[in-house]
Amino acid sequence: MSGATLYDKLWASHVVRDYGDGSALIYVDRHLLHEVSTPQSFLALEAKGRTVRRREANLAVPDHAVPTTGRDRPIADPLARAQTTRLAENVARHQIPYIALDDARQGIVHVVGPEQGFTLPGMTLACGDSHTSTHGAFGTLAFGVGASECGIVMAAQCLRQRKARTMRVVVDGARPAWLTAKDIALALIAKIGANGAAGHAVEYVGPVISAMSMAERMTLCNMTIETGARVGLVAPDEVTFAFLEGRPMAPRGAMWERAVAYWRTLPSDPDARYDRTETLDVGDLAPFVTWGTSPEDAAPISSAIPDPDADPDRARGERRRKALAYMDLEPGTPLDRVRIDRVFIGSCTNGRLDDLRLAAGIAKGRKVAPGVKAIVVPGSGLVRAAAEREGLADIFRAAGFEWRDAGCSMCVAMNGDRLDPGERCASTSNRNFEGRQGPGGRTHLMNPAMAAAAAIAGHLVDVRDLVEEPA
Ligand SMILES: CC(C)[C@H](C(=O)O)[C@@H](O)C(=O)O
Ligand code: SF4
Repeated sequence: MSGATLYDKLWASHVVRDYGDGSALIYVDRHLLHEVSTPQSFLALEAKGRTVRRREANLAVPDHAVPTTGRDRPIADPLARAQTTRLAENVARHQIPYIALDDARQGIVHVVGPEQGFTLPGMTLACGDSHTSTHGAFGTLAFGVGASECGIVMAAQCLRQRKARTMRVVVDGARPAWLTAKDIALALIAKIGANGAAGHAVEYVGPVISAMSMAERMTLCNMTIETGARVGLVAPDEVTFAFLEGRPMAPRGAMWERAVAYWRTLPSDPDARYDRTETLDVGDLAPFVTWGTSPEDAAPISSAIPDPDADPDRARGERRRKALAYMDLEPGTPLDRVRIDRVFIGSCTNGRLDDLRLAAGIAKGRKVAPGVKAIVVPGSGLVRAAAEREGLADIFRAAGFEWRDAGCSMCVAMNGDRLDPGERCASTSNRNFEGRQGPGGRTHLMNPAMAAAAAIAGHLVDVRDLVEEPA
């Protein structure tokens, strides 16, 4: 095959049946399950008298509703308890591999999959969760699906999908210190809009991407869903292989060698044709923060809140006027003057060890501002343990941050960790929708160093004003 993109190759190698109308029956290699989106999937599966076709192709873990404190006690919230118990019962009945709440490996599906080597290049991976795009960082064709589709995947190991158009995002320029993958994602969304890549599979290419760690690539692919695209991809390379080698579920020995040889054939051909190309020069970008209620309402921390009345796009201006009213913010206010009440460091966007290292680097030897409540929620139990081993937990605690157990937590506020109405939060998560972190709560998205800096300053702040040394 020549002229093929990474996406074309992943797609072509999984077509079971082409319907000739732009859609095909696709083989699904891997399926991740969490407690919130799967109860109906199991009901649908069982109602039709179907069974799970390939048990070992599945991996389940509770993450959304689980408490991040008091894990030694039963879950207090009845809905959260019911969902978590239900998942345990469902997977036991169908003998699906399961990481229980008290397992050291428990965490957010999108952190656990890669960590275990369950996510592998060249594969297709589905999960009843929009941020499944995260796994595309490995050159995996990963996409979020609905609850009923999860039932189909379990029964048939296949799913009918529509082939997306391809979009190449070239990221180049000399990356400034403290400019993270999160900032690059927010800058892209601000540029193309929250629906800007709808219908496309995005592939990130260019020198900035090649130089990124797997954690950064995952952050970028995670946020891709906020551009409207369901798929975000980075071609597998030496960084990918080094990350995966030796992971519990990754192939070993001769199988590893064969797998790597195959994975090396996956990158887009030099003459690959994309339906669309966008270029982002990161050379003079500053860290980004959001000020509104869509991830596209993002701007450099050095700027001021834009005036919706001056927006050339009238519909967007109207939406942004409402967003500013919800956020209780005035146009023209410098972003670094916005005071905050809460800080959340975590989520499948920025809850990995590298993220916690960045945040701890800022927290070290400093104190959370009086009146600010800050929590750090590792993306998984293994991230938490590693962070404890290298002293990050002590740094956070000494600075006045709460150190929690792993889960989605205040990213989506389904587990009791939430903002009170009117509270304002600096958050490393991926969505700033109305009420996302609790009814009436106000969310500002940013990178982990920026969130830690906001905790210290008590307001949004350019992390570079707090530190001299490079990241
Ligand atoms: C609850 C779940 C299905 C949801 C998703 O689909 O993404 C959540 O993870 C989110 O981030 O909004
Ligand atoms: S951390 Fe947030 S974005 Fe990620 S899966 Fe959980 S709720 Fe969804």
